[in-house]
Amino acid sequence: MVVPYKHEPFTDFTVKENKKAFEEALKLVKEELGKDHDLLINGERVSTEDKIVSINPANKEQVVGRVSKATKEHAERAIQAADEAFEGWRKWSARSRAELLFRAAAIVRRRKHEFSAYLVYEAGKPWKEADADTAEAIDFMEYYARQMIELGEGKAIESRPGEQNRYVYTPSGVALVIPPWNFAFAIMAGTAVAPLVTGNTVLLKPASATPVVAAKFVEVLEEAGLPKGVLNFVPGSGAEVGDYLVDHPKTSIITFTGSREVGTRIYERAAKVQPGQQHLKRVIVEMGGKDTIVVDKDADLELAAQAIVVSAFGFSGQKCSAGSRAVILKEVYDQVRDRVVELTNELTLGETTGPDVYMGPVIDQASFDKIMSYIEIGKEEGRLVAGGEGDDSKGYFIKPTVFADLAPKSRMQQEEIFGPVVCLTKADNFDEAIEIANNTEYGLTGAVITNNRAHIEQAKMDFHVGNLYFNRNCTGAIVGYHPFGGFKMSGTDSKAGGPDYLGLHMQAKTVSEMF
Ligand SMILES: NC(=O)c1ccc[n+]([C@@H]2O[C@H](COP(=O)([O-])OP(=O)(O)OC[C@H]3O[C@@H](n4cnc5c(N)ncnc54)[C@H](O)[C@@H]3O)[C@@H](O)[C@H]2O)c1
Ligand SMILES: N[C@@H](CCC=O)C(=O)O
Repeated sequence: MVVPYKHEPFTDFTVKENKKAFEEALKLVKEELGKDHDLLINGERVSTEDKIVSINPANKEQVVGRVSKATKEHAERAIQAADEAFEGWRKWSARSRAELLFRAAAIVRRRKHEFSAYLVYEAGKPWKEADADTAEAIDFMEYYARQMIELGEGKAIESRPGEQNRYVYTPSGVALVIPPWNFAFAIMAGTAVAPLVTGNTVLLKPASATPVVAAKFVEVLEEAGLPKGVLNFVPGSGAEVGDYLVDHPKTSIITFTGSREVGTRIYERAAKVQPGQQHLKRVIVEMGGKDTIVVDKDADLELAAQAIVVSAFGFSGQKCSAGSRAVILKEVYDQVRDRVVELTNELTLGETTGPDVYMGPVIDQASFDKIMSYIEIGKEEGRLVAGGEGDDSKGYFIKPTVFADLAPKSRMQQEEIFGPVVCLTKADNFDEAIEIANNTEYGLTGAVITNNRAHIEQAKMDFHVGNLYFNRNCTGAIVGYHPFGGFKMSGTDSKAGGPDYLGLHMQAKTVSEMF
């Protein structure tokens, strides 16, 4: 019997013992920083001369780890190994594969703070965000394992006298997993274990900014008993290894999470049938967002301001779900804007090894430069009312920034900035607010703050996003509770952490026998 799924609780760092335990984990991980991490191909460690050097974005001098970098030749060996391992792995029972995930979840749970500490150093996550990232990784394993046990039985269909019919799920083959750096543990682990538990073999190509936490997770899966060749670890350049593996005729599934630019490129390339390819590739692409919080005139305005600030500045706005725009009805606009500015000015910014820092750095120089250039655009298109400054002398720090009075179609209100910047726009009425909320090419998350029941019903029908929230922030989906994925150019709406997700990694087979 498996106990019912419940999400992993978050750590309360106001409890003295928890704070101390986390400080110890930070100390322990600090001693491990700078180590080398190898590729894993067919169960064997492979070290290369050329390395991806992962650094702490809060302290550019601090090397988190040096990770071997795969070439096309390594990628080819890895895909051949995964293809061979598929024959054995696909025959494992659903239950045995699920149990492997339960074991991996238990190992991570025992080393929870250690993994979160890696996220503090490698992704610049504040404690709370790192803890939530690790909890989500555990949740994905626990949730998908249970889902697989259920799906292992197939689904009920009709039979007739003399005819026995079954409807079962079978794995597809080799899956290429390409995660982003922003949920460096949760999304990386979730998108890797979903194809594994469904019986596929995997090539994991982690994001170049956060390969160390991925290398640590690969060790956990080996410890949990994954046979050789079933998971291959091939960090490398997107342009070289990424394209090669996307195009490869033996790739069956591609599961990508990242930018619209790279996601659409992969989607297009994967559609082309290559010489020797005997199947159509299944492609999951989850991309960016330009997510809106709508504030009605009849609403709890303190809640609205809090929701805007939390959604905009959690993990420095580097979430696809980040509330980077707020559309506020004219009657309450000034009041909400002023409170948002007040709350924003109270936020703390700094190195996240300390316990009380709300916001850390952005991930790297390219992000820093991009966000700062958007801040310049914002000064032309709107009115800067908070923040606006950056400092990249030691790490990549940008103050939480608020722009007011943006036109709904301005660049600031249309393009994904992926940093600590929120833009406010005034709407004449609720219909117009929903129209503005829908007017971008994205459709990932959104929230409505209102006490008006009719408006809640209207938004349920008309606000076109994959994850719609009422009277709360628009970030922080929890596995099994808020299946996650977006509409429009936000992606294929795969709904990670939901009941339909594993099905995307399998083929349904009808078996009919006459007696
Ligand atoms: N919708 C979601 O669920 C979701 C979740 C997290 C992040 N995101 C989005 O991800 C973006 C930020 O992440 P990022 O900066 O890591 O995105 P990115 O697109 O730059 O990179 C994502 C991954 O793709 C790889 N890659 C780059 N070029 C490639 C190529 N040619 N072929 C194959 N792989 C290639 C990268 O190495 C990385 O592992 C934001 O747009 C954010 O909104 C979306
Ligand atoms: N699932 C996360 C966002 C993932 C993208 O960055 C959330 O709901 O905040």
